[in-house]
Amino acid sequence: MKKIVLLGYMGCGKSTIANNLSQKTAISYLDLDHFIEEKTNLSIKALFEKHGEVYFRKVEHQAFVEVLAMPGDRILGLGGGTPCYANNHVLLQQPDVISIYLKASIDTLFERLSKNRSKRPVIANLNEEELKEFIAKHLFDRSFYYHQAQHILPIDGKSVAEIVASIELLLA
Ligand SMILES: Nc1ncnc2c1ncn2[C@@H]1O[C@H](COP(=O)(O)OP(=O)(O)OP(=O)(O)O)[C@@H](O)[C@H]1O
Ligand SMILES: O=C(O)C1=C[C@@H](O)[C@@H](O)[C@H](O)C1
Ligand SMILES: [Mg+2]
Repeated sequence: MKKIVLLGYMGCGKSTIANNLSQKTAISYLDLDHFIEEKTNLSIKALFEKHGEVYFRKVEHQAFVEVLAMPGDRILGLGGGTPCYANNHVLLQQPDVISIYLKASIDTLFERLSKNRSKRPVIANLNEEELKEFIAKHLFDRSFYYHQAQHILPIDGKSVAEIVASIELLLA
């Protein structure tokens, strides 16, 4: 009953990689943000707007606990902030959890996130200049939690296929 948990900053590729890994391994995939959206019947953006971040983090923690307790093998893509709140990083240490940090540089994240900010409430209101500074600081703040993962996988300059192949090697 293993849970393959992908974590990392917004835009590092959690959803993309989890989806592809799921197709290659035939292990079903669950995206924590989508799970929360279905559970609450609200988009992440609406959840932040209506109830605020503190409420979102509570719901996120409950959802994470619930998903980890589900029977069967599963690939789980976390939200960008999941390991950094409510002691969620401790849950990464459970014996049936294989956790992988998709580690991207500030430049890679900036390039990807500057294109698509509106659905990501944490960065939606920042301009280009503010965004780079924000990512640098935020990544530094979150780094401790991301590094609680069992495996650290640098992803800069790697194709989706290469990253998925590296993860398959880790799982072998
Ligand atoms: N290895 C890769 N090479 C190039 N582009 C990639 C790669 N992986 C993901 N991308 C692109 O980067 C963007 C962000 O990817 P994705 O949405 O999977 O990230 P995420 O970690 O799930 O982000 P979020 O935390 O916001 O949900 C997408 O446009 C995706 O197509
Ligand atoms: O990095 C974050 O704090 C977030 C990332 C997204 O995946 C969502 O979980 C939400 O927008 C918060
Ligand atoms: Mg995602």
